[in-house]
Amino acid sequence: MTTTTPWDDWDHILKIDPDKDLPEGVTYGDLCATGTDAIEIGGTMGITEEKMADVIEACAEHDVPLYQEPSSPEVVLEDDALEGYLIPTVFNAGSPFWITGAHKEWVRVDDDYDWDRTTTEAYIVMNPEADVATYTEADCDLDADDVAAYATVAERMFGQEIVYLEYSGTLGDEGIVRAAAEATDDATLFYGGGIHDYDSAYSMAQYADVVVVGDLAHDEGVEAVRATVEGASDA
Ligand SMILES: CC(C)=CCC/C(C)=C/CC/C(C)=C/CC/C(C)=C/COP(=O)(O)OP(=O)(O)O
Ligand SMILES: O=P(O)(O)OC[C@@H](O)CO
Ligand SMILES: [Mg+2]
Repeated sequence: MTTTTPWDDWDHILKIDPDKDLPEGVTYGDLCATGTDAIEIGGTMGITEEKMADVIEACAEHDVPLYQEPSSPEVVLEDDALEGYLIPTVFNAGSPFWITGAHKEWVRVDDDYDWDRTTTEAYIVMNPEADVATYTEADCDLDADDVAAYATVAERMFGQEIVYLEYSGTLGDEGIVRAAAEATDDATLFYGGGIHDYDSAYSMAQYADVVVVGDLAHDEGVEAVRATVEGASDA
């Protein structure tokens, strides 16, 4: 049986980008077997329904919970193999479209929501070089106090269950991750960005509840991902 907030028990998420290849000889099954607690399928650029569906199908037969993380309403897929939907909302986006606008459009055109399986992730986007920062015109010029305040607003004022500190592509500032951790109480803090080995996973997982590993799976493969699972669970 699944609980309503299974991420409370997670240490590690593997984020698979349907637009990126896997290293030679690596299968989705291998990645599912790294010991990660869950797989999130998503990416910012070049995501199509077809690519999404292929990855879901390839992961579905393996024993790890699968979540879709759509970057736009168009790529949301209804699929029984999915445990649920983690829908980003970017708290420091430059345009309200990425805070509530895309969500409004989604709800306007669809009429068959599975709210029990849908949860938002309150993103704070920190790396101005990342596609996600350009895409959402995020204001990444934030210090530890700003980040802590956003995290508090997300948790206390907007009732967010998940706060996601996103450094996509680069390893974050430990002091800032710590500030976000101290600011969150009930919410689960996800950290993602630049985790590439045991030590980087361990250092971020000291503060974050869950670490998210992305590009490493596409660039390095299974052993590297497995080391991050160990780092996250040891912390
Ligand atoms: C309302 C619905 C269904 C969707 C809207 C969802 C929103 C607000 C999306 C904004 C962008 C976002 C937060 C996407 C999530 C995935 C993500 C952060 C991927 C990683 O981004 P990068 O690492 O910058 O991109 P690439 O690795 O694809 O280059
Ligand atoms: O690709 P990396 O840098 O591991 O980032 C992971 C994830 O937070 C991206 O959304
Ligand atoms: Mg990326």
